[in-house]
Amino acid sequence: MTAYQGSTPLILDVQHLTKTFGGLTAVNDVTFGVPQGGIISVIGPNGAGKTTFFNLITGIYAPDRGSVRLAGRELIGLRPDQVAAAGIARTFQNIRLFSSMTAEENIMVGRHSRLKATFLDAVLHTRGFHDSEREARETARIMLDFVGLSKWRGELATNLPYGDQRKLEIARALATTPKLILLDEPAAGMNPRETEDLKALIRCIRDDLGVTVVLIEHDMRLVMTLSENITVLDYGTKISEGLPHQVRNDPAVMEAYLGRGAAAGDYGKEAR
Ligand SMILES: Nc1ncnc2c1ncn2[C@@H]1O[C@H](COP(=O)(O)OP(=O)(O)OP(=O)(O)O)[C@@H](O)[C@H]1O
Repeated sequence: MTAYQGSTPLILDVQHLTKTFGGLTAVNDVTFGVPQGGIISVIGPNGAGKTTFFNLITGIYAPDRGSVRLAGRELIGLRPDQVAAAGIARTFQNIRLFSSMTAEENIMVGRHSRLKATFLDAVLHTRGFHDSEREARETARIMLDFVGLSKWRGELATNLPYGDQRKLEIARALATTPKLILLDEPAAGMNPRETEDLKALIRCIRDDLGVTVVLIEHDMRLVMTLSENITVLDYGTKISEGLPHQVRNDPAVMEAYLGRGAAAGDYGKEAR
């Protein structure tokens, strides 16, 4: 059964998620709900456990304890490809494109992961293979258009400007037709103009494609102006959760950031 937050069903329902590495508890008993159609941020100082949290949701790590349900379906125990097939796509903190492939081919790889043609179809060049090839190319065209990268279609991914490479990763993730997309620091390394573009794109992902968005982000200006709800992790534990203005004014959040050198600077400058 799908859980509810207020009157909106939760598309993602995480309960008591815990992961330890040796003596370190990277994620500590975190409960977290994402309403269908929301734009939600997970923030926290460096090393707070944010990426580990995404890795647990997407099946890269197995938790010590806890559950992760997508639209009511338990995901713990599934492999990353099975989690993707269930409807969760993600991007990574460090860009992971195939640099020797074109922008279009990078998206086609994402799409092929959802299509039915088998390895044998590909080797034998069967009708199924040609159909899926055509479908993947068409999806790539639509996705490139959606993220505003049509002009880079035949260009090697490595030749795209940095901000556009990040957008291409998002397009590739969207080509799997997810219910939910997890973006790990999508604005990292972007200039202010690129970040504004990204903000508009994230809104379109939710409004036009109906895909729920969860992002990890250090750019507080982006987080505070884009998110409908924010969860704050510190040393693996959820220390705050709420609307942007509630989180911004939460003494526990300020203390967590002020206790951590560089990240405190980020928060102090941008969050107010
Ligand atoms: N595979 C691993 N083995 C051991 N320790 C790990 C592993 N992955 C993460 N950790 C540790 O878990 C803690 C949380 O790391 P994580 O990368 O999840 O934090 P983060 O909030 O994403 O940080 P940042 O904002 O710097 O990316 C850190 O102390 C990190 O060193």
